[in-house]
Amino acid sequence: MTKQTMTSFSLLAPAKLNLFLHINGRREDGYHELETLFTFLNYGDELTFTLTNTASIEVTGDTQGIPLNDNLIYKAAILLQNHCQISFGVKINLIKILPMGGGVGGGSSDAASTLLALNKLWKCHLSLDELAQLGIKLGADVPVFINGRSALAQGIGEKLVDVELEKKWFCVVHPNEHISTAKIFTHPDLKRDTPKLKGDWQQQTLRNDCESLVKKLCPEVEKTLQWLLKYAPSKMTGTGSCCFAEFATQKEAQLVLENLPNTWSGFIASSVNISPAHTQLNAIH
Ligand SMILES: C[C@](O)(CO)[C@H](O)COP(=O)(O)OP(=O)(O)OC[C@H]1O[C@@H](n2ccc(N)nc2=O)[C@H](O)[C@@H]1O
Ligand SMILES: Nc1ncnc2c1ncn2[C@@H]1O[C@H](COP(=O)(O)OP(=O)(O)OP(=O)(O)O)[C@@H](O)[C@H]1O
Repeated sequence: MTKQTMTSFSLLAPAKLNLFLHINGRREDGYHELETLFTFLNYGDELTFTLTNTASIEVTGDTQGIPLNDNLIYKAAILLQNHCQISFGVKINLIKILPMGGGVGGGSSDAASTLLALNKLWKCHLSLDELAQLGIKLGADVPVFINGRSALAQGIGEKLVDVELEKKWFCVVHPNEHISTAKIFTHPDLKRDTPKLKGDWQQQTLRNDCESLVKKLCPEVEKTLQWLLKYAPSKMTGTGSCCFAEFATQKEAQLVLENLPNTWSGFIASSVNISPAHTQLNAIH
């Protein structure tokens, strides 16, 4: 990691998991009303930001063939630069660790870490609420990464109530399938009629409403869930394709990962109540 200074520093863009995901209905604009529980993992992409004196925004590293104008990192930087009328620029280098289209929110997390970092680097002084309002223009998952606390979310995922969750270890498996979030949310067979939670969510039956449809469309996800089930209850995150199981210790999670069939990839990580991006950002003076 580069030396952390006010003009050049690195931030993690952590993965998220949806510990449950209920879909309550569809709005007129096509977006869905959700209830979901977000936790962050101590694992993710690494972004390095270096201040420049010209207004240009450069993105280097593992951009995976995503055209610059479509890259959520670039879009986040332009959005903030225009919003705050900033005449500085930035060089951003990405080390991509998180699978794309895997349901762990890599693109949204990259965008959120970019907004958080540039708010500091360019001295924009926007509040987290203001950054989240900008962030939602880039994706429904961006606000939770800006807020940086494990949270119960409603609305399209932007109405957040912070929660404290017990630290767990997760084994996350990527079945090497890319699932388009838009494809799942526009599918006629998606379950979209789960009633809103009443009372304490911890006392209720919780699930991922996308899971049955994704299992049907993508048999590798079904296989992954079945495989994980040998060790612990298994779930899918977001609209897939990653699936996960939770454990009390690192050792238990590691043992599962060691048995992973080599057609899939995976990782283990612990959950954190505060996003590592926030912890790192607060340590930069
Ligand atoms: C599935 C989740 O990852 C759960 O955390 C999110 O709801 C998706 O968040 P995201 O990838 O940031 O979503 P966006 O980039 O805003 O939208 C991707 C696609 O999903 C649909 N979408 C997204 C969120 C939502 N509440 N309802 C939707 O119908 C959008 O219409 C769009 O077609
Ligand atoms: N910096 C980026 N990193 C990853 N994906 C990006 C980035 N910029 C744009 N994208 C586009 O966004 C799409 C979704 O990426 P992402 O990795 O966030 O999916 P996801 O993990 O399924 O997200 P979610 O759980 O929010 O649905 C990718 O297929 C890619 O085309």
